[in-house]
Amino acid sequence: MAPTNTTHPEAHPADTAPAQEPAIALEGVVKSFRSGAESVNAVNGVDLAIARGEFFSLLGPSGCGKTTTMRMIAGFEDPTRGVVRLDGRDVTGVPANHRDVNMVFQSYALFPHMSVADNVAFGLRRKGVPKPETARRVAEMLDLVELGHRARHRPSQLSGGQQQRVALARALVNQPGALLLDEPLGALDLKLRQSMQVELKRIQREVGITFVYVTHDQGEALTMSDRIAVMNDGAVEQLGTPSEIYERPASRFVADFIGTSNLLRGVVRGAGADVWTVEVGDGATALVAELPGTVTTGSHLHLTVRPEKVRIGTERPGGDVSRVPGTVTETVYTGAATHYQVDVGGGEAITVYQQNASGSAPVAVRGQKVWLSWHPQHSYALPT
Ligand SMILES: Nc1ncnc2c1ncn2[C@@H]1O[C@H](COP(=O)(O)OP(=O)(O)OP(=O)(O)O)[C@@H](O)[C@H]1O
Repeated sequence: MAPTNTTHPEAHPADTAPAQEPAIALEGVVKSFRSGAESVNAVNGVDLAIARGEFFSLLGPSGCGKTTTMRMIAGFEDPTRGVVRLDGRDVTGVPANHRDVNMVFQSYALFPHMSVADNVAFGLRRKGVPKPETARRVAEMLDLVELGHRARHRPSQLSGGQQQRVALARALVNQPGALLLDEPLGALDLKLRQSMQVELKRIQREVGITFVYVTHDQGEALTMSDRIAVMNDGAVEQLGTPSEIYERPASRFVADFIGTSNLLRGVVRGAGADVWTVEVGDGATALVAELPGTVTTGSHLHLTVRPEKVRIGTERPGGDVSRVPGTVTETVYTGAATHYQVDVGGGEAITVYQQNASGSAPVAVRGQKVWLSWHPQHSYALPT
């Protein structure tokens, strides 16, 4: 008889090892606030599992509940219902100072009378970490944020971006399990913000700590994140990698909130070999590679297609593509690209972004009749 308690010789260690706990998990989390006689759900049933070492963003418009979600992870708010876990441990109700997380805010909150190095050392000194170790860790952190040469300066002698890097060094020096960042770049001008986005991503990669980043800026979230939770009205509307969220928005809200998207009303006319045909605009035919299972001939739906996926030209395009005629109503030169607004009939318009190759003339001018085309796999159906 075969022994019963031996591991199968061909089993891979990953098959038998327990799955790693997420660094942060929210399970059915609800947060209500009283507003006069009413109670408002700022967060309305959020489930999330954030992996260790992940750069995770909570993205959404003002008031969608991102900050409240983050404050519950930090322990500054208690959920009305649901559970918060850090490394698998239920920390619901555990105060902020007993959680292994740190937070960075938009306002740097540095001590103005202390040097940069003393600001970073502050937490370690309070914990009684020996002086030589404190000095070593502070120097390491200042090198990481490329401010080693500013260690003796006061915060007021630094630029906004440098002050934010000191705040980051201070939050990372005690090696928290996770770092929570609430719109930390919001006070910086656009150019600085863009270079800090690259910096933040590099720093996160180097330290390998889980980052949870709150922002209403979709460009920022797309640039830095491993995964993004798009929030709307207290709930997670879509969870995915930046390219999943951008290329395959799951709802009209996400399609609209992330970048620019064309949303066209359409009626399903039938199925071809690999594609469905959908009537859009003024009787034109769009091809869609996949439709939701519930859709049949005659169903009404919305199609989404990104402006940079649409080709514009004056000749009728051939091949298996969506083909929609229209009239140019607006052209906008933006340097790297030209944007066209095209009336396609039926009360619908399509925006097209065309890269400006060197020296190329505009494809069309205002009032010109044009053909728009795109590949079936570049448009998706969304519920009406
Ligand atoms: N302490 C509070 N008391 C009452 N209502 C609150 C409280 N904190 C937040 N809210 C409400 O909860 C909702 C979500 O707020 P939250 O700050 O989480 O949104 P947000 O997505 O972070 O917005 P923003 O980007 O503007 O900070 C809002 O309607 C807000 O007014």
